Amino acid sequence: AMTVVEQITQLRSLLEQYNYQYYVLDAPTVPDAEYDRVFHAVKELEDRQPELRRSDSPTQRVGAAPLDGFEQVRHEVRMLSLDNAFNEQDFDSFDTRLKKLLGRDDDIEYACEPKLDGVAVSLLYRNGVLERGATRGDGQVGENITSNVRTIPSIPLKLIGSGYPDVLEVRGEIYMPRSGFEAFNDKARELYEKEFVNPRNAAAGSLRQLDPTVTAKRPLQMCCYSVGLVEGGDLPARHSEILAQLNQWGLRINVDSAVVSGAKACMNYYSRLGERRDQLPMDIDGIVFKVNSIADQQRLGFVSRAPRWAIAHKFPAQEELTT
Ligand SMILES: Cc1ccc2cc(C(N)=O)cc(O)c2n1
Repeated sequence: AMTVVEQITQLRSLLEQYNYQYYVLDAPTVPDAEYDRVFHAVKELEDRQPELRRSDSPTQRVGAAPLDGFEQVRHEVRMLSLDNAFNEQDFDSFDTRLKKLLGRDDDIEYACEPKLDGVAVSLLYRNGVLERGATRGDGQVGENITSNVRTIPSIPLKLIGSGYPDVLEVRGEIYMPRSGFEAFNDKARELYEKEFVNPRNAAAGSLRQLDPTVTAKRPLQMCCYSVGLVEGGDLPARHSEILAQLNQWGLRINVDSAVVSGAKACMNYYSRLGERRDQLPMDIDGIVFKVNSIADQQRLGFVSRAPRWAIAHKFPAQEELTT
């Protein structure tokens, strides 16, 4: 027979797989009732023997005590903002300038993804365990919102698989899917409580809560888009491969991410996503194009605060939906 420790360890890893399939891959393999059964089995064992409880157990997402305030966090690697392109001409000159700087005239390979309209966040994993979550702030100093990010199911409390660096800082966007936003506002209206104006404000407001049990009730998601500090390990040579690797380690990436070569293919991707914009599950305000080769990114470096190797091609501002 299994010892209690073997039993609880097996049940926890089963729960982590269910979490990953449901919240990160959008591909659950068991009905919710099975998930609940295993969750309560782990909870039961931990309640009966509290010394078995671990901070990275799937049952430990919602802390109890509200904070008095948010501590400050200094980002060892600055969190970048993005330069904007507002039309095809801007993008073409971005692409032309890069070719000149890289001394080449063949097509540049770009990693493309929707620019989610949410709140940028930094997640620091040490030996695969989530140690700290922080807002972008001014890029250099942000706020420690670890207790709030822990409540977001698509953010793993510990990485899965193996081969991740000792220290891995993941950057991503926390957002509220439109369906969750509308459901939240319907409820708020019913209870004569404050409604949010848009999903971005709803995500920002939910992360600013000092009480994590409030954040835990908000339908937040996180999609990662790059890495920051990396120590004790190395990552693939292309941005798209880094994202794929992060996905295997348990982090959510955007299903519409793609790799294309040359400015024309980028504009094609931009138009296609633009046509689907209103059908996407979340608000986006443009497309982010990044030079896919990490070596070329390093060659190109940054201009002031924004990287030379990336640009956000914005969509026209949507007239505010009159509710
Ligand atoms: C470098 C950088 C900075 C901010 C970003 C923001 C988003 C976003 N809002 O989805 C996506 C990215 O790939 C980003 N990349």
